[in-house]
Amino acid sequence: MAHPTEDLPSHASPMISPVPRPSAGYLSNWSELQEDGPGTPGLPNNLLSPAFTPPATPGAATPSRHLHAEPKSTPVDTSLDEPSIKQPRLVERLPNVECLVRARIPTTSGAEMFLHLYQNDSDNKEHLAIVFGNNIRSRSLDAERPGETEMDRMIRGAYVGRLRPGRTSSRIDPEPKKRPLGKRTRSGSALKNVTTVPEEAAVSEEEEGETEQPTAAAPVQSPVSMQDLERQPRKQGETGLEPVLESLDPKASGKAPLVRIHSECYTGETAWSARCDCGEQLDEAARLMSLPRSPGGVIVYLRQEGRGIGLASKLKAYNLQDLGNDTVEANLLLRHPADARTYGLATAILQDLGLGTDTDAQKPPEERGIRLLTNNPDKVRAVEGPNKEVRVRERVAMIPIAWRTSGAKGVRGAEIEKYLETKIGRMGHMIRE
Ligand SMILES: Nc1nc2c(ncn2[C@@H]2O[C@H](COP(=O)(O)OP(=O)(O)OP(=O)(O)O)[C@@H](O)[C@H]2O)c(=O)[nH]1
Repeated sequence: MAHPTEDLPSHASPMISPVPRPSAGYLSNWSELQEDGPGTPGLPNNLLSPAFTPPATPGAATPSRHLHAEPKSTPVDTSLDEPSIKQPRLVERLPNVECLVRARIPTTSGAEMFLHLYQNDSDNKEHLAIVFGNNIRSRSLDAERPGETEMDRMIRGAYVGRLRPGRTSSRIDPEPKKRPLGKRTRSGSALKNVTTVPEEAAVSEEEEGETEQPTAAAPVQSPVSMQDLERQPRKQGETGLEPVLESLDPKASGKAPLVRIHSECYTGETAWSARCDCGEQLDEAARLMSLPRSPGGVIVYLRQEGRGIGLASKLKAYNLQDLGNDTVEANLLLRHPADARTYGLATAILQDLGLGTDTDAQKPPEERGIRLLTNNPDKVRAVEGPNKEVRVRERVAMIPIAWRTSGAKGVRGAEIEKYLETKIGRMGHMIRE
């Protein structure tokens, strides 16, 4: 049997002179990130002007030739793809997914997100969705479960507004912010708003200059025990959360939500590795989704460690890389595909979060579809699903921070340079707008 390397094209990475390695610069506060132009003292020219010609975004016009400081969207319409274009491996049917639990997580950057944990019928891993913004809801989480109490619903995160001590209803947030009785707001009746506006939104309205009358202190609610709530019957005819899900998020900006499909990378996200840009990409996606005028977004965090080959094989691949192979060759030497990932779970999770084409008709045209943060052309096509269950309307390139900023920010070093070159040169990634 032929040795797997015999079929490999010869490896010809250009010589790269190492640059000073920053001290985990990309872990610094998101807000410190200043976009200060493409000039990056100390970086070799081959990274600033890659010798490779990245392929075009699927279905899009030729990408711009210049690297801008800010990542820009490229319109996408995969129905325009030439039939000759290599298609990614698509799952035959989307897996069934169910969100088991959701919880609010305040983050070290100050932004809040809702972490959603999913189960599915195709593997037994805990895939996640990190949701920014209040308008993106999981249908499977919000659906009624037989026999459950209001406390059950709140504990698994199927509530609107905010939890606070003494809260008894998953559907009605009792005291988001006191409004003068009868005061009408831009979105309708005061009552409707009380049920839906989370604290964060109410504060923003105040900042926008709405006059607010002083109100009496909120009545102190007596603590309700777990047992009280478990005994509390659900009212006849109460269904899900639909009646109170009015969109009032002041962040909504008439744009489609940002989405990042992120594959697990223990080394890059947790163990400070400068071999890849995974940690930086996760941080950057979260930063973009929490910007003040962002319409919100979702990071679907898939448990596909090492491009789907698992951590043990990825570590072997690192040793093969230290022996002179690039990331693709190392995978093949280990008898794995260069990329073993699929994206059906991501498509199904996006559908569950109301970002699929099945809900597009209910949205204004400019908010339909998703804006996908990626450089990977296969991901753009694959996440749309076997029957175009999701529509990628724009791709937003993830330009490495070191390419966009001066100083020590971003992942730097010989390994990351080779990693990025391999992605561009051998995997067709489009690391420019
Ligand atoms: N097999 C292998 N996997 C790696 C290596 N370095 C990082 N990874 C994994 O690669 C995955 C991230 O994929 P990337 O190729 O960096 O990026 P991508 O997700 O395809 O594309 P983007 O959306 O543009 O980030 C994560 O699962 C990492 O664990 C490596 O050297 N070998």
